Parts: sequence; structure tokens; C-alpha cells
Amino acid sequence: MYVLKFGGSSVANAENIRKVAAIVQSSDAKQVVVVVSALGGMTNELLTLGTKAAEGDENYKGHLDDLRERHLNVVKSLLPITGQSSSLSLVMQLFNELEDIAESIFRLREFSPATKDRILAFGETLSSKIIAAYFASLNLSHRWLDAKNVILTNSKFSNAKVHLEPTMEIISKTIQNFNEKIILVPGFIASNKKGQTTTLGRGGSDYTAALFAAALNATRLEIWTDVSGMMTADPRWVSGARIIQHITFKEAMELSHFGAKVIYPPTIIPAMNAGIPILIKNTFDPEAPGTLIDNEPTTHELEQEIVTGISSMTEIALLSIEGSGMVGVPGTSKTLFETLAAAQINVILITQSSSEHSICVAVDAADIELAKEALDSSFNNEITTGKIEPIKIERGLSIVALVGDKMKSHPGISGKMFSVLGRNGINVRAIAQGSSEKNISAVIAFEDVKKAINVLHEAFFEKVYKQLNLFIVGVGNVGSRLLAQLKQQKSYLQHNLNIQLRIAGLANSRKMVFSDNGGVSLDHWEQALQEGQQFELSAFINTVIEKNVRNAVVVDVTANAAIAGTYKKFLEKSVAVVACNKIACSSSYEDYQQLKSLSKAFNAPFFFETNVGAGLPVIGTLNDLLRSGDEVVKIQAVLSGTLNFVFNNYDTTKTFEQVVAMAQQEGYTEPDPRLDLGGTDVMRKILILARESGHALNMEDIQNTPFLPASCFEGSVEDFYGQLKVHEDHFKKLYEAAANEGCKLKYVASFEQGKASVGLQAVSAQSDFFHLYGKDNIVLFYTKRYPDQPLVIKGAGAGADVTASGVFADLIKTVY
Ligand SMILES: NC(=O)C1=CN([C@@H]2O[C@H](COP(=O)(O)OP(=O)(O)OC[C@H]3O[C@@H](n4cnc5c(N)ncnc54)[C@H](O)[C@@H]3O)[C@@H](O)[C@H]2O)C=CC1
Ligand SMILES: N[C@@H](CC=O)C(=O)O
Repeated sequence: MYVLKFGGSSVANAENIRKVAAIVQSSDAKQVVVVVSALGGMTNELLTLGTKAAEGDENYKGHLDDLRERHLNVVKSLLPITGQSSSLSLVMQLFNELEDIAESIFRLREFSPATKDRILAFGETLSSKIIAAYFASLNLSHRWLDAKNVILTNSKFSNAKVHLEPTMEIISKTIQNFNEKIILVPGFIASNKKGQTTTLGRGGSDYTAALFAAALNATRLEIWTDVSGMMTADPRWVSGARIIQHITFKEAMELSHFGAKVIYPPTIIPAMNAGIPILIKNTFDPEAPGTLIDNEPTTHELEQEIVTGISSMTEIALLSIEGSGMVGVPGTSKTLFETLAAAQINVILITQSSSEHSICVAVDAADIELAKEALDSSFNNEITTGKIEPIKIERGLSIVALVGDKMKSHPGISGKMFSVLGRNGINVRAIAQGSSEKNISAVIAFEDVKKAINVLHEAFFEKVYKQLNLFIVGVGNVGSRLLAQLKQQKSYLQHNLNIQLRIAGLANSRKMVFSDNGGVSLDHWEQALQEGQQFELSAFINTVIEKNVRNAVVVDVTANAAIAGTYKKFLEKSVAVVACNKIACSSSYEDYQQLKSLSKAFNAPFFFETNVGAGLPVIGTLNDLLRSGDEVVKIQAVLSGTLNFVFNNYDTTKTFEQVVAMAQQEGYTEPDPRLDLGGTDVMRKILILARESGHALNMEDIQNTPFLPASCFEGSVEDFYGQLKVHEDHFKKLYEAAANEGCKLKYVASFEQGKASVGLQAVSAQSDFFHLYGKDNIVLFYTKRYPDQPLVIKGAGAGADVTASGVFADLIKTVY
């Protein structure tokens, strides 16, 4: 014997009812009880009908006509013309009864709970009668059984309590006498001892099915719905959520309690107590395996994770009672819970500090005002005398919960849960874990719930990849090379590092584009950006923050001060920042320090390796030295790729202006080359190294001896090039003076004893800087551990490709 229950969506129309019949026919059980709900949405429609009539709204009549029409149409589409008349007249007859009741409600303006149940019961009666007629038309051996005759309840209309013992006995005895293969039963409906119609409340049809399954000791209870089973998380929020193929009753109860809506926990209790396995199946995909719920520990290969599922509940509010008057005084919690119970308020989660100084309970947000009012009154004395502080309420919250039988005695699960939430900037307001350890729940802000479920799902289920969400600003020399490298490495990252790259947003100074799904295409980003909205800085910031996606990184590939000024806002929201833009780290010392502190406080990586030496590992090496306890004594460096290139290539055969233009064309210079030629770029770099070494320096503390005539800095970049031409003799003299001494010109940066300087030097063949070719950089770190022979880092120090690869490396570091 199987019991099959079909919900409202499964019997919503003729087409679906045909599917139901096919499923029932294909069942391999000797006898099946088929419990059906009303046509999808019908219960609400009937409620509206009664409410309209009670409010004196004449439109109830039109509403009734629509409902009648809907049922007649189902009969007409389902049954052959020759077999329709008796069903059509049955539907008409039931609607006549319904019309009489509605008319009485309209006349009396009274819609009592008992009448409400009578009205609602029409939904299941109609659907089950129509389905019975359809089974008859298919010549299926079946019998329609009135649930009112076998399910007995008290008189609590709308949510009647079943008298279990007599009900079980009557069901069992009744069915024993039936020989038909299919027993068709309307769900949700029952009757009290006066014979009045009652209904079983939320999930009532599931409850009917579970009662039949328990009474008949069925081999299986099948719940047929419109999804393929319980999922590891809400699929509307987590794209990678998958069906749980096997789960225990207790896990299913925990998951359902926190919002996995496939089953409603109280309704499955009769089947659970009788140890009858429940199979959740999809009417619209009957081949899908579904979810099996039973008492057996799972052996399914997909269900080997410690956590079985993640569930969530929104519209939650917290209520906190605090006060020294509670410590060591018995009875506070008694009063608290008795008051809430008396006010009919369901408590969803409870936490109490071990100091007994505070108790916090989560309730449905709709109940919070009532709860506060009731508690203010119960604790009036304690509040007035200051023993307890005024009761605090907090709205706009949600609960996320990890559920799994195997979590018990498995250390590290809660540690991982809270560290994942923390790393993603999700503040936890309250925590609860039952001693059964099947559930760990955290109360968080509603706006974080989607992110929370996703990061938890990623951490506990998705071994395949970790999504890295990039918001890239700047698609010039470096930015466009970065996008090309990301495109080239996308599949490598997914397969070798389990990182799934997603360009969640892209911007330049004119346009910006965001993408929620697969991200901006790395093949067509130019077009996507072109078609994007106009760039507006505050809109960009707000969008990144509002998206609130996991593992988010803002990548600044501009040379813009306003963009550098936004990092604080992102770090505060736990969004990581990776920048090759040097402006932020060379702004005021306070700002630089603040960014470093925010990065720490909000667990948001802030990486800027390319600020010095482009793709060379300069800052990382310096950090490693310091972390291991070394101390910087002196730094000597050539830090400008542009200037090294210029002085390596300028031998007066080309003009100085031509060589600078070549450097710009090669992509070595800053967008404004005067920053390189005037030494500002090198000042920023030595400043950043000094700061990273632990010194509180500012730009104005750095001594810079410029080698360009002052007129080069007047006017535009074009004027600058014009002035370089004008001063060609000046550059020639500089070159020749050095060459005559067998020296080369190098723009050198030094830092020693807290003082930094930059400037042009003629270096001899003995210098470490003499053999430095092309656009190379070199950094010599003299430290306590490297006092005589410095630690040397040398190599290409400018260029779009090497810089992009340094930014890329920083991006990967944000994940690991
Ligand atoms: N070229 C190199 O070798 C190295 C460059 N860098 C840094 O890389 C950064 C970028 O340099 P390039 O790519 O050469 O510059 P670029 O001028 O070619 O590109 C800059 C990009 O930033 C965008 N942008 C500028 N202001 C903006 C704003 N307010 N809002 C949105 N987008 C804005 C522009 O539209 C453009 O897409 C600079 O900060 C530079 O210092 C760092 C290390 C080495
Ligand atoms: N313009 C810079 C590029 C790297 O920071 C340079 O020339 O070194």
C-alpha cells in the first residue's frame, strides 16, 4: 500500500490532472490511497469569496461565477463529451450549495470560523470529485472516500486537532473493506463530533496523507509537488543548490522549520512516528529521483557532506531583555515565555547569555509589536525599578541555519560557518545551537541573507569552485590587458584553483555595466561597456555595495584620485580592494593607515603590490621580511620604468622628447607622463615602501631634486612635449656630462634613517644600478639580516602586461 498526495499545483488544471492519473496508474503498489488538494490557488479564492460576501461586496457573485467556470472548464477539457454531463451537474450542484452559503454570509454579514471551514472544504471536494470522474473515464478501479467520515477532530475550526486513535481505527477498518486499486480522498477536510466540517490548517492535505499512511501502515508516503525534492538551499537564491536525495526525518524537520517549504513539519509527524518513508516527487518530472525521507542514515554518495542543507527564514525580529536584575533571579524566563505564549506568539529562536544578564528571542516580525506590548506590561515593575532595561526590539532580520545529523560531535562546523560569514562582512546578531547539534542558526540582517546562504553553500557544498566577483574600474592600458589575461586564464582557474571568475561590474570614466548572472562576457566586454549606463561614481559605489555579492573585489586600474577615495566605503562593507593606482597609498599617512586598519577590521583584503615595481614582488617581499622579524635599514632603488627606459635610450641620436614619447607609446608612463618625468611617481613608490617598512612619512617629507626645467610643468601634456623640445640642449648636457665620466644617468630613490629622497644621479660602472637595462627596476633592501649584501629584486618595472599580471596575482591572493 502506498499513499500518494498531490498538491494544488499538481491538480491545477486538466493537463496536470492527466499527469497525476499517469503517475497513479504507473504505481507498482497493489493498492494506493490518492489524497488531493484543491485546484491550485482555490483555497485562497474561496477565502476571498467568503470575505467579500461578509463585507457586503456584491462582487462576490462574479467571483463565484469565475470559480464555477474554472471547474466546469476543467471537466470539459478532461472528460470525453459523452461522459461530461454527470460531472457537470455535480459541479453545478456543489456550486449551488456554495452559492447558498455565500448568500447567507452576504445577508448576515457574518463569516464564522465554522462557515469558513465549510466554504474552504468545497475546494478539495470539487477537485477530488472531478478527478474521480476522470479515473472512471479511464476505467481505473477506484473509489471516492469522504475524508469527513474518517478523520475526526475537535471543533477548533481552521486548524482542527485530530483525534488520532479513533481516526486511525476508522481509516484502517474502512479501507480494509475496499477492494478497488485506488482510493481517492480529498485532503485537508475532516469533521467534528457534531458532524460539522472542519479543516486541518496549513499543510492540511499532507497531514491527511500522513494520517492514512500511518493508519494503513503504508510501505511509502509519496508527496507529489512541483519541485523535485528538498534542496541543499533555496534555489531562488543559490544557483548551485541541488536536490538532497536522502535525508532523515529529523533533518527534514529542521530544514522545513527554517523555510524549506516542500513539507510542513507537523504534518509529517504521523508518518514519521510510524517510521514510514516519505518520498518527495515532482509531478512535472516524475523520472527525477526526488528526496527520500526516512530514519536511515544516508549512504547516498551525494549526501556525504557533514551539513545536509542550509535553510533560511526572513521577516524576523529580535526582542532582547537585559538587566542586572535578572542575574541569579529565577523566573524571568518563565515570565517571558508564559507572556509570549499567552499572547499566542511563536518563539522561533532563543539565546541567553551565560551571565544570565540578557535573553534574546526571535519572533515573526509581524508579532513584534504585540510581543513588546505584552512584555512591557508583564515586566512593568522590573522596568520601572530599573532591574530590567526597557525591552529592545530589532527588525529587518533573517535567520540562516545549517542542518545535518552528522554535525553532531563533528568539531569545526560552527567555526567554519562563522568565519565564512565574518570573512564576507556578515554581522551575526544572535546564535543558537540545540544540544542535539543538528542545527546551528544565526540571526543576520535581511540584506545579508542571500549572500550568507551563498557563501555557506559555497563553503559546505560547492567543492567545485569559489566564485570571485570582480568590479573592475579602468579599462585602459593595464585594465584591458588584465581583462585579456582573465579571459585566457578563466578555465585554468576554474579547473586548477576552483575559482570561478565573474566580472560582476566594469567601468571606465564614461560608462559602467553590471551583470548579475554569468557576469560581463570576457569576449564582448567592450560592447557590453559601450552599451552600459553612463558612469557616475556614487551610483557605481552604491551598486557594488547593494549587490552585496560574496568574495567581491573592487579592482582599481585607473590613475584617478576620486576612485582612490572610494576604498574606505568598500572595505567597510567587507569588499576587498586591489589597486595598481598609487594615489590611495601615497595620500596622507592617516588615510593610508585608515585603509590598512579597515582592511583588518572588516576582513577585507587590500592589496596594491603593483604600486611599486609593477609586477615585481617588491611589497610582498618587504612584508615577508618584516613579518619574520627583520628590520629595514636602508632602501636604494631605481623605481621608474619610464625614466630608466628614457635614460637607457637617450644617447642624443634621438631627441629627448622623442624618447619620452616612445616610453609613453610602450605603456610605461603614467597616463600623465609629467608624473614620471617630474619624479612624483618615484616619490609615491619610495613613500609606500617607507610606510610599509613602518615609517609615518608623507609626500612632503621626501626630498625631490627635479631635473626638468620648471616650464615643462606649465600647461597641458602637449605643452610639456613642446617644452621638452625647447630644452633639448639641457638634456644633451646632462647626458654628455655623465657619459664623459663613463657614467649613466639613473633616477635613484633612497630611504635611510627615516628620510627619503629621489633624484637624478650619474652612476659609475661600480654601481648596482649601472647595468640596469630597458624599463627595468631594481630595489636593494638593506636590513638587519641583509646588512652588507642587500636583498635584491630586479626586472621589468613597467608595462601593461606585467602590471596586469601583478594585479591578477593580488586578485588570487584575496581568495587564498
Ligand atoms: N603602466 C604601468 O606600467 C603601470 C601602471 N600602474 C598604474 O596603473 C594605473 C592605470 O594605468 P593605465 O592603464 O596606463 O592608464 P589608462 O589611462 O590607460 O587607463 C585608465 C582607465 O581608467 C579609467 N578612468 C579614469 N578615471 C576614471 C574615473 N574617474 N572613473 C572611472 N574610470 C576612470 C579610464 O577611462 C581608463 O579606462 C595607473 O594608476 C598607473 O599608475 C601601476 C604600475 C605599472
Ligand atoms: N609609470 C610607472 C609605471 C609603474 O608604476 C613607471 O614608469 O615606472
